[in-house]
Amino acid sequence: MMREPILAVPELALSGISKQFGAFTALKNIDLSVNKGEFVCLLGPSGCGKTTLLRMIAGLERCEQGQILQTGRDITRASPAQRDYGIVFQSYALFPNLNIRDNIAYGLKGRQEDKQRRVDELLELIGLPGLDRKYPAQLSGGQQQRVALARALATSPSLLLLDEPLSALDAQVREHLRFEIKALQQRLNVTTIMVTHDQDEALTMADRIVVMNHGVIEQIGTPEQIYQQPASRFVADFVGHCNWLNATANGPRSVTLGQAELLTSPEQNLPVGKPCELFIRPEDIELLPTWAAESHTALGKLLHRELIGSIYRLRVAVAQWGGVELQIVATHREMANLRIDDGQLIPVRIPPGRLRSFTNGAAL
Ligand SMILES: Nc1ncnc2c1ncn2[C@@H]1O[C@H](COP(=O)(O)OP(=O)(O)OP(=O)(O)O)[C@@H](O)[C@H]1O
Repeated sequence: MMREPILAVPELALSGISKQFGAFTALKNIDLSVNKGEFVCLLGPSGCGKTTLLRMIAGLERCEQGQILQTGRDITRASPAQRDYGIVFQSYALFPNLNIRDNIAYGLKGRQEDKQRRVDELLELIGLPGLDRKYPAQLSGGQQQRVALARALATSPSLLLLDEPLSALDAQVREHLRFEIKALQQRLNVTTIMVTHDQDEALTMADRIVVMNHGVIEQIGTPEQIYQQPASRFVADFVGHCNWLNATANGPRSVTLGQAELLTSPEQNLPVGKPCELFIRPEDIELLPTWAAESHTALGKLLHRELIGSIYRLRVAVAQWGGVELQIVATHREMANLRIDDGQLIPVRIPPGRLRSFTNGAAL
């Protein structure tokens, strides 16, 4: 006998969420489903509505349109206290007059010994045992955010909400904490939604990224999908770097760029005879050690190089491709092998499978 598959109820299901602030529409018809144990990042530029969405999930912002279900329970109109979550804000938001132990224990109920035990467990969990008698001002920013995390997790909520928790910290602490938060989240298997405007943070931490722009969701996908198959020009530009090439389609998957004919990735369906805009990531363009006149290759002139730690970012002008200035990424080893100076010519190649377009507005 055929059985219906048992579909797990999502930990959180948002449907048709919209939000107006007076005449201003901050969110438009948001649908999002988050599974148990998932780490989801809401990513987008300032003002795109990500914090508003997180605050609506927390019940800190009224939801007048749409529905919010937590494990199937309708919490659309529930007060924050009636919902089951812990939250960490950007600024540490610890009570300055309470020591670390009392800060973490703040939301805990029950017997004193149980609370003590739970706080000890949490201090161990965040790697700060022994600091319980200190006051927030005596801790570094990174330590304070770890305490805020312990406080949010104290009651073992089924949902952890993080509102730009790392953005006030310096770069080194931020990178370290990224890793720690992710490891802790996986260990506890706590469903987590984090707001960030930092693409690296989203790419390194999230199981799925929700890219938002002007109150709408542009794309939902794994970090690889978002980076490798962006669904719109906005996503392609916001996550990672892009070269944009103005060409004319001479076939559904071929274009004329300057004096050259180039093939694009196989899944394209370009508007034949019309102008179209193509994109390629800087790291997808190849630098060749020797020149051979082949299709998809041309000689470019190195205009400028910039060392960015482990890589070089190059600017290369290609006359044969209509004078387009390409941004190309090269490793130290490549640069050492190529032995090229600014102003010199270098063979470059565009692999056909890497050239894509959003012309027609479709995700290709
Ligand atoms: N209480 C409010 N009243 C009026 N407008 C608001 C209110 N809260 C947010 N907004 C507006 O809604 C838009 C979305 O704000 P939101 O804080 O959600 O953006 P964000 O993507 O989190 O950006 P940021 O990272 O800058 O906080 C902004 O234009 C903001 O000015």
